[in-house]
Amino acid sequence: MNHSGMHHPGGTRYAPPVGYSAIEAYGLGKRYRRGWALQDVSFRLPAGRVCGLVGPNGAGKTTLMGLATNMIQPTTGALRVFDAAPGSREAILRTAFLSQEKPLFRRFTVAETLRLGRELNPRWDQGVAEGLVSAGQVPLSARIGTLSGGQRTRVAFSLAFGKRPDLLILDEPMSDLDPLVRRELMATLTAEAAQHGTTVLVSSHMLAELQHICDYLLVIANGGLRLAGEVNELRAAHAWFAAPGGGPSPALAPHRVVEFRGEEGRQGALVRLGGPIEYGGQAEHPTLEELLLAYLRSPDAPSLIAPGAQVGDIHDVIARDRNKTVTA
Ligand SMILES: Nc1ncnc2c1ncn2[C@@H]1O[C@H](COP(=O)(O)OP(=O)(O)OP(=O)(O)O)[C@@H](O)[C@H]1O
Repeated sequence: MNHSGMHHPGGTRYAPPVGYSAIEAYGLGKRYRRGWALQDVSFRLPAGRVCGLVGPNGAGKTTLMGLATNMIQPTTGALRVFDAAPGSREAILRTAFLSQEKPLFRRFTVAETLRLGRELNPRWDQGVAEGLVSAGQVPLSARIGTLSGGQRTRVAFSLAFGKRPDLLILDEPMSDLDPLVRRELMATLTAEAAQHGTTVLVSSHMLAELQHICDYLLVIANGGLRLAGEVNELRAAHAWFAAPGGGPSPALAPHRVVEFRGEEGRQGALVRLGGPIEYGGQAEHPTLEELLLAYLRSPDAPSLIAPGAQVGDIHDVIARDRNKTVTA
């Protein structure tokens, strides 16, 4: 697939070197006292993608983001950020994280908050950060504690963008934004990502919105990875079949049914294709939203990790690390 041919608003898409990963997870697991939050998760997120991270409440999304940003340590397996450990200086400098809590100092003014961002980040872009703040008419002299929830989110966004990260991780960034601001910030996000080749990992429950911004997808449920890969590749691997009786039919035989659907919206079966579509016209590929809903409703459907999203053996990484130390 020619990724550089994908259209994004805001200009030509930067094409990172082929095969270059922003994140690689190898048998990643995290166990809390109550049990496993994430188990045996392996995938790669190629650099330059805008990746949606989707899953029900408690699925393990925040846990995965915490592992990628070195906030928590894995119980099993390993994770690499640009082929480095998440706790390494390189990974930390290249990654920005906007957490659900959006921690900001309440007594700082907006200007002081941005100044702190500038002092802490060698790649800081003051123009980008100030532009985002002023687009929302948030006064630079206002104290953080006096801002509305949405205005605070905007300041947190501007800190994350101002850092000019290569990897931007956003944990449900939209929840307290009004629909117009959501649109504006999503457009900024896609434009920035397209212009600078930033890799974005964004968790959200707003499936329709993810559909507009994502070209890559990770779906987790019950701590396990259900889907991973390019959106187009995943959509192409599935189809809707009109099933008049709402039940199994011979036409479905080579395929694997993810779910039968009889109520609102589309009627029929959403299947994972196990062969060519035999009768043209009656089957079509699902939208991203339909695909996500089907997998969220059918947590027991077998998982699908697209070839491009698969990682090799963790021992290769260990060997690579060893070589790095030897040559350094
Ligand atoms: N610090 C912790 N101690 C114990 N259990 C935890 C801790 N953090 C998360 N968990 C548990 O791990 C599981 C995954 O939580 P996580 O926050 O990663 O889910 P999520 O997908 O981000 O959910 P949501 O969509 O609700 O934000 C949940 O069962 C949660 O209760």
